[in-house]
Amino acid sequence: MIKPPKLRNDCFALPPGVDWVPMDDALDRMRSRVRAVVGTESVPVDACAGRILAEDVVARRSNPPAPNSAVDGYAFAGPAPDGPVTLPLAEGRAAAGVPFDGAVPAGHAIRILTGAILPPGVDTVVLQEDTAADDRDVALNGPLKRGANARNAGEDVQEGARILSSGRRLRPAEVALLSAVGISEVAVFKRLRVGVLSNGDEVVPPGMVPPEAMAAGAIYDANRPMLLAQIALWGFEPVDLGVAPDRIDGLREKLDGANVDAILTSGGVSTGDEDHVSALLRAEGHMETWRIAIKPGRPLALAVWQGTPVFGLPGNPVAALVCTLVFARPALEALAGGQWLEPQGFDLPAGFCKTKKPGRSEFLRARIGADGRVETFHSEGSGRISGLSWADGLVHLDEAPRQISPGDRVRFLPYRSFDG
Ligand SMILES: Nc1nc2c(c(=O)[nH]1)N[C@H]1C(S)=C(S)[C@@H](COP(=O)(O)OP(=O)(O)OC[C@H]3O[C@@H](n4cnc5c(N)ncnc54)[C@H](O)[C@@H]3O)O[C@H]1N2
Ligand code: MOO
Repeated sequence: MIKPPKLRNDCFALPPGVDWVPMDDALDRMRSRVRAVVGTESVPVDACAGRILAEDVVARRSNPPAPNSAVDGYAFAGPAPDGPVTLPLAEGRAAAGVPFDGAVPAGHAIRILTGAILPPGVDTVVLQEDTAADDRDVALNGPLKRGANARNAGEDVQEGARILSSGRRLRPAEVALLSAVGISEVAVFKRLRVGVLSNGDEVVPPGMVPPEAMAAGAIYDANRPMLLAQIALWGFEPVDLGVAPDRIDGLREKLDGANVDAILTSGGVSTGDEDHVSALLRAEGHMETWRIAIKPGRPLALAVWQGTPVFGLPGNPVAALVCTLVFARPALEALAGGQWLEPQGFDLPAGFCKTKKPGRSEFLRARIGADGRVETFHSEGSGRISGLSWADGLVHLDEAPRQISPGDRVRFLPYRSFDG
């Protein structure tokens, strides 16, 4: 007679004898292996935002290029002593883009506007509002330190200084920096092409069949549109690989024809009879069966298909997104030539209670409530897509057991912290 095991009813219970990889170890292992897999191209600076720099950049010009005034006012040779001072005005003025032609005679002041180069002979500027002036003189009350309201040449960036390093994601701030120091073109990594594939005979592309005509058991594909959108938001090139049927040869065909730099597939990685993704990757795709101690998302398959990294994500949409954020996100950035990304989290007071079991990392759909506390979605069900949308991020609980009460501090990772 066959003898059943003791009921545990917890698919996250750690089977005895199985070697579970803690989440951080899995990330460290991945980090040590992934390298840039894309070539480079040159792009104009006004089109480089969102791209990843493929070279170190050196300033071609200082910022500011010359000493200049930070305010509208009058420039003179500082300092000004304590008390009233009256200075004769030199003829003419210095304006941004129209420098004063000549030197300011000793003991004189000159009218100057914000951004104007400080003419030879002056180094200090008094704010217009702090002066009284007529055609001949300007009067002010000291003291004013030498150099007040003036900006030194190169005080921000020196010509020849390395301003940005290869691997840097370029944001609007970097566009300004590059522009200011005379860079008009930069070498960037070509966009990483990321293929997204769904698996399962039950999965129907949205828009193909109206709800009233859907077969019993059929579901709309939520993962592929979600992951394609996420890939695009991260600045990679999304490639729609469609839906693979529950047949090994159908899946093989999809993978063979993908022509991408990395693949995200969802579904078919657990241990069920139809879980042909892990079966195929194990047989032909150098799969590493990483049993990562994480909830949701334990069945994560990491493989290499003919040289292309494949992230075999769980089918449940919540687990698919969590695994994408936690594992695929940093790896994709590194494959794309960027730096390994670690999400910036915040320790905030909990607005919920939870008993957390030891031995696995957990991610809960969460958002910050009006009282500044972190609330979690009412269900941890991994198919509850509405909770992904309800949330603004995830609470991360590490492997340690915890008894969380309202007010205890928990780690909140906004979705945006995965953007890099
Ligand atoms: N006996 C066990 N069963 C399961 C275990 C386990 O440990 N023992 N783990 C569960 C967990 S956790 C997960 S996650 C899933 C992972 O399974 P698969 O990756 O093989 O995914 P599927 O079985 O194909 O699908 C799971 C679920 O997700 C739905 N799904 C799949 N693809 C999509 C899609 N593109 N869009 C929307 N929804 C999708 C699918 O219909 C299923 O409901 O295994 C558990 N089982
Ligand atoms: O890992 Mo499963 O996705 O929790 O539901």
